[in-house]
Amino acid sequence: MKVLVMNCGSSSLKYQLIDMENESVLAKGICERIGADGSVLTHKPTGKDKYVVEQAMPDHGVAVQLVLDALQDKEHGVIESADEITAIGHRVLHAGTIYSDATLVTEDVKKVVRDCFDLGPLHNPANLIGIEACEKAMPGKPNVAVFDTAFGMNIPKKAAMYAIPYEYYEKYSIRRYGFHGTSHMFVSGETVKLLGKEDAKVIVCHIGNGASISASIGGKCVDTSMGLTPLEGLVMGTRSGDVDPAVLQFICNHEDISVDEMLNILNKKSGLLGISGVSSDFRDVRQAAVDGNERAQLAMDTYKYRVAKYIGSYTAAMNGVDAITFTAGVGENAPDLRKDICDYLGYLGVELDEEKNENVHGETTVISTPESKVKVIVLPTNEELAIARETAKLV
Ligand SMILES: Nc1ncnc2c1ncn2[C@@H]1O[C@H](COP(=O)(O)OP(=O)(O)O)[C@@H](O)[C@H]1O
Ligand SMILES: CC(=O)OP(=O)(O)O
Ligand SMILES: [Mg+2]
Repeated sequence: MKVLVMNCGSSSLKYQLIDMENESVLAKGICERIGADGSVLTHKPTGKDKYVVEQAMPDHGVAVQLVLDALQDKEHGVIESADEITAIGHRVLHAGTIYSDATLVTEDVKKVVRDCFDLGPLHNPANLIGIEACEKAMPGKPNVAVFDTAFGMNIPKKAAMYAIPYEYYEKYSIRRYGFHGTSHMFVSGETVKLLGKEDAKVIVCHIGNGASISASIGGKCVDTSMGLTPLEGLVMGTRSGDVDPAVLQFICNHEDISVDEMLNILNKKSGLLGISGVSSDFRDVRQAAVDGNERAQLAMDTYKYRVAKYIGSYTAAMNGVDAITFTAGVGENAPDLRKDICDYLGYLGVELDEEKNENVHGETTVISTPESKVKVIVLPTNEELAIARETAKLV
């Protein structure tokens, strides 16, 4: 069975075609800068050369078609026709309380995804376009939605509640949901296996463009940093993370802008980009800081400090921690960030093996010393494999 996984983000589409017989990746790739100038598809067929297509991608529909073309390309492809694909698994951000477990896509599922556009403005529209483009290009094939909320949905109610009038929870299901669930579930599960301790207390730091942190005991989530939407929590590439809600009112009044405009600013113009004024990309901001840009340095400091604070609070939430695992684009690849965060954690008995840490870029490795009271681990996330497994289960 060959499963195609589509992970449609706000401006990108990551994909993998996986042969589920042995979970081998036949091809994977990414379309970047969708909807902007300079769109590019980078296609990596296993055992063949990388294939780069620079072509305008005004929306995710165009990107999906380019991916299907690349997969079937005479020279760079890995299948003769789309008929070889059994099912398509999609990462879907938000379906409120209606859906959180993986489900076959139906008209009703699509309606719920559409109804939740305002809860996932950067992701849900792209997710739906991805699903509809696959339905159109491969009529009759099963599409499966795997929700980013699955892992965080079952946190204890005391962690899920906002302390606002209860009627909003009852009327609108205003609560904390948490996202990046597929990643947190995968990485915390792998961490538990690596530790060989079934009831391990694990903190996973998923630090990519979007960033979030979770606390889990024995692979079961007990708290997670994103909330009703993926805006809460850590400082991210373009998202603010936690802010005092009164900041919104103050800026709206003084700048004469609407709440919608303000939320757009918090989602797309804040975070690393907002503080540094340089870029939303960790590598660019880090370079600017090294070159002496003070705001870039402040952005870096704020970004890492927020992670360290959450680690402290999640250690308290679990009354201890056995392992802290770093994952996603930044977490897997930035030794300097891992070191600076661990520098805050001496009180927990965290001892980093600095030489090991320096040399780890995306391979599963314990980077703490044998004496460290808490294991610090780098473990690459694999949202696509986890989505493919859920998809295979359902078809
Ligand atoms: N080698 C690297 N070193 C440091 N940061 C990196 C590296 N590769 C990617 N990143 C950072 O990872 C982030 C993207 O992470 P990713 O998990 O792909 O995000 P998303 O899935 O949200 O698009 C960017 O900020 C990028 O700068
Ligand atoms: C939920 C979320 O922030 O996802 P991403 O990191 O893909 O933007
Ligand atoms: Mg991601």
